[in-house]
Amino acid sequence: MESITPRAARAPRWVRPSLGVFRPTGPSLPNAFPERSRQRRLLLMGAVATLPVAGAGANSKTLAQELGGRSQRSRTEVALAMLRLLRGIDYLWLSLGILGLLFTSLAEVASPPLVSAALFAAVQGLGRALLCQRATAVAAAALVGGCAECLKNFAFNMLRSRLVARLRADTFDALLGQELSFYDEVDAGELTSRLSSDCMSVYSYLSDVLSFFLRSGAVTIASLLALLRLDLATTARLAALLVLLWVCSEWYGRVTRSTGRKTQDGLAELGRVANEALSLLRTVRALGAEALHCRLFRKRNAVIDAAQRERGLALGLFSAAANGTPPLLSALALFFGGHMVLTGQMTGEALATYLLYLDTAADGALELGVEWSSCNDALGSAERVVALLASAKGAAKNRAGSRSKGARGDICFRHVRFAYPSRPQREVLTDLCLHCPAGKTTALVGFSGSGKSSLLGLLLRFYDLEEGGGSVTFDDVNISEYDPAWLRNHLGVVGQQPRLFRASIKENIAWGLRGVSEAMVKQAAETARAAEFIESLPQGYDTICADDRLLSGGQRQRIAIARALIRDPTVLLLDEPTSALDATSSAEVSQALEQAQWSERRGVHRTVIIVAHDLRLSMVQHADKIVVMDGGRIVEEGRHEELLELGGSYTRLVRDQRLPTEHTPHV
Ligand SMILES: Nc1ncnc2c1ncn2[C@@H]1O[C@H](COP(=O)(O)OP(=O)(O)OP(=O)(O)O)[C@@H](O)[C@H]1O
Repeated sequence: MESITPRAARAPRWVRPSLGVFRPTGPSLPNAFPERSRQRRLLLMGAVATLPVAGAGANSKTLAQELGGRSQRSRTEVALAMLRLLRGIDYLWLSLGILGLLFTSLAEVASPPLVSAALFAAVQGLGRALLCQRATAVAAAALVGGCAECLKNFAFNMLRSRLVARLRADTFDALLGQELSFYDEVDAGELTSRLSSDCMSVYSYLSDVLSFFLRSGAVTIASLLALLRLDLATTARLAALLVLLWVCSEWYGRVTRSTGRKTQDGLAELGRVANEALSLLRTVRALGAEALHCRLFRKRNAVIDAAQRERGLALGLFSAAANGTPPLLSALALFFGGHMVLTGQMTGEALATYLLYLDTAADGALELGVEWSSCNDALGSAERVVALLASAKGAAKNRAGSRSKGARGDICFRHVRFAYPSRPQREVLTDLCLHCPAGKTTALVGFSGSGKSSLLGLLLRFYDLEEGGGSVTFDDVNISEYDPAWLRNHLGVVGQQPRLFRASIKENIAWGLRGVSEAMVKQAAETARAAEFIESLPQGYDTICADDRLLSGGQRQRIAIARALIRDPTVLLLDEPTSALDATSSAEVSQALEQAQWSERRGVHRTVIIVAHDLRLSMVQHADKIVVMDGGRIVEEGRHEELLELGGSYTRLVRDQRLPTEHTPHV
């Protein structure tokens, strides 16, 4: 957004006060141009220096690939995809903007001959009437240009803001709709910050292309044509310098953006290092690691410093070219043109017009170079946003599926082989077969990393199995045939460390559901054994869960159980629900879970799958089936007593927890 301010502040050249210093005497003529151009060039440099950085750095290249931009889109495709974002009234704003652009450019191109004609009417004493007439023509051009500029800026601004607001909303929808495997490959924090800067960059792209790039392009081409028409030979001689100016500004645009990206990445890293050190200050101090963190901070700081020095050097060189070349162009034009005036091959008025056009062309070349790289970067950003929107559409297609009327909750894993998409070479489940009968409790126990939670992830369709990777069925139907939302509605999940949303307890329990009555919330809280402590809070169910310290781990866990139960799920998935709790909280949660196995509303026992490390849990010991996993396989299966008799892995796990192997006391 910063880019808009300085550029929008640029008045059309014919109303800029610098024109006022234009003096009709020959020798002082060129002096007027550097002054005017300097202002413009300084604005241009300022604009570049404050441009929002497009997220197209080294990091974001990987992001582009991760975003499914693997299928590289051409720039035209991206531009067309952006155009397809237009809806209804957007076309009106676009048409008005283009109309404004057309008249702005026309007025700008018409200005030089009008100004010189007025000037020479005065210099050559052609009479007051003619002078007034020509001066009025200059004023009329300025007026038309001003009105057109106003129309253009207003219309494009309306278009931009509508488009970018829609883009942001669509991008957020797309992020929420992505497959979970997508987030295994990208850092969600980095992704969201990159995408918001990408959306900003698309905004800047639209602003640059619509407002400046097209105008600079049109005006530069028109000025060059006018120059060629005025004097072909001189223009041909000066063309090389104009091209050089364009190359310089393009190079400067590149350097500014690349150093801007380095600075932005460096600042993000700096923030991460500082944040980590300060949020873990107790640990840092206890480990005496302050010096290490200072070193890490300084290292990141040095990267930003180097980028800023590079930018400073580039700015120095560019300002030399930007300020030196146009006066040089004018001097050369005066040399050649002046000679022609002296030899009668050109009129003084034509020379003045020529110099004015030359200035316009030089400014345009400068501006075009900078805008060119800006547009390229912004197109890169737009490409990532477009890729994300397209990949979300693909993910949405995969989510279509059937819904069944009733559900029993019979679950079967058949010859499941699974590797996470981010680590395809490492199989975490190997030819695994498991039946979790409806209405029964199955406990998954085993060594860390043996794949227990991965089984739950597959059932929840956080990940889908590849062809030939076996199948997971729910009531004898492959889960890939169900609508995932319907399936998940039948699966109540309680995790290890539940996160509550920044909302009231009541809202947290009913999160994601519509038309939930207060009575239903209270009923769920009661079954989850949470009602008592919630009612003892000063604000009861209206207490805002803003601070994790407000509620103990056990209390948060019971709210999470209520959140699962309010949906009256057919299946209850418990992933180490007590592992983060102390003994007292664990006992409370354990009792709540015992109660949660029974569905009051339907009068049936739910199917329960519990992943547990704590083998003392009565839910595990009383489970209808205990499944012991190791290295992605099932190594033992049976009831508690049967497995103890076997004296294998389960007995070792029980021993490791120093539990009695017979008549284990229930928690
Ligand atoms: N999102 C993921 N991407 C890549 N690998 C993963 C992912 N989640 C888990 N893994 C790997 O899969 C393997 C099985 O993990 P899983 O969490 O299923 O085991 P677990 O038996 O539940 O372990 P624990 O009891 O320690 O929670 C581990 O090696 C783990 O590193």
